[in-house]
Amino acid sequence: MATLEELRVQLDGIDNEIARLFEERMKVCGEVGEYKIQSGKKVLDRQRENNKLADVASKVHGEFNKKGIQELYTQLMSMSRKLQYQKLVEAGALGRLPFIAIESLEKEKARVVFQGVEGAYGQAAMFNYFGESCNGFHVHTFRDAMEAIEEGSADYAVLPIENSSAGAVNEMYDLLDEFENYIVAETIIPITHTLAGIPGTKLEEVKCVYSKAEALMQTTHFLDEHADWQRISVVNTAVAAAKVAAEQNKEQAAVCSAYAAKLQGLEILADNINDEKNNSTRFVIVTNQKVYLKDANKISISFELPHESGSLYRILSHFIYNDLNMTKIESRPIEGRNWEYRFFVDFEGNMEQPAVKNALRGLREETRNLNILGNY
Ligand SMILES: C=C(O[C@@H]1C=C(C(=O)O)C=C[C@H]1O)C(=O)O
Repeated sequence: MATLEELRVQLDGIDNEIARLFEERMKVCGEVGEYKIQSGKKVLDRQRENNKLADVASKVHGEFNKKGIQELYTQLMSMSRKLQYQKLVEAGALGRLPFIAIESLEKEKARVVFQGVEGAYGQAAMFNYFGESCNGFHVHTFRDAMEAIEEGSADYAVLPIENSSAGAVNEMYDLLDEFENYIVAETIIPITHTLAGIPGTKLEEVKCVYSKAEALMQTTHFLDEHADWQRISVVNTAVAAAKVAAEQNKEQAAVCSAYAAKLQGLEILADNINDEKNNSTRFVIVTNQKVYLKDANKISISFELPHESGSLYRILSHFIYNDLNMTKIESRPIEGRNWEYRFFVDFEGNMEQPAVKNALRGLREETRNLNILGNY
């Protein structure tokens, strides 16, 4: 039997040949890329790739090798496409990327909308980003806020996208995809919930708690200690506070911020009741202009994929090969198409960077409905 040393010498010889052939193959792929730039042909030719996979599988023996060589060729062809996208980007054939870089946002003059009522966490986020003297107003729903910027009655909307303990705000993802509005910035604010009731209320008197669904989720441990309380979700924490103040009933309480409680003249019955003591929410600043701040370093995109084995894996390789650090992925069901999903990915980068352009070029061609939601 050959020794390990001898076997490794054999492998080294084989690998030298593979490496040489790899380079040769990539060189030809580069020429294919040049041809495609000239002819305007698409980089991805799925039919040709499927034929290639069938062909290479027919040339090897046994199930294990057939599957193995197909995996290998899937990677090889994906690398070949990346090389071609790179050439396309270098040749300026990028496809649409009509975002305009700007130096700063005009925070003082801007009209800003948030969802909820006075005292909502959205208002705190707005103050945090635009300053307390900003020109802000509120609307009833997230959709109303998206419409306000689409119509131009507001320049920016400040809307929650993710909470550190309850996770994504699903509705916001759907709205970002539906509207032609773009994220230009984000701001994170600490969220500290209190239980508030009309003055003089005792905890034992409470029977029903109102709040936004996410806030009820973020205070589950505290609420579970009072399992007999009915939990009712309303549109916003500050709306919950306003309702309790308006109805003046000691059986009712709201989960809201101390600020909202104070605004409504409520008394704090229990303070800092979040499960997670560092609870915070990330808000995005959305506008209808296709702009990004020059120093932006995060990109959010969405795209759709067919319900096919390996489709997400193949798409994620665009981030890996371009050395882009993906920071988040979410998926949402696509309306009317059971078991198909729209993915939302955040990754680090700026639209000016060649690696970002390469990845976006590849993603645009290989996904459905690629949407660049913003660079911020
Ligand atoms: C090289 C080409 O471009 C892509 C890459 C392929 C490959 O590496 O074999 C095959 C088809 C295309 O998706 C080509 O069109 O031939």
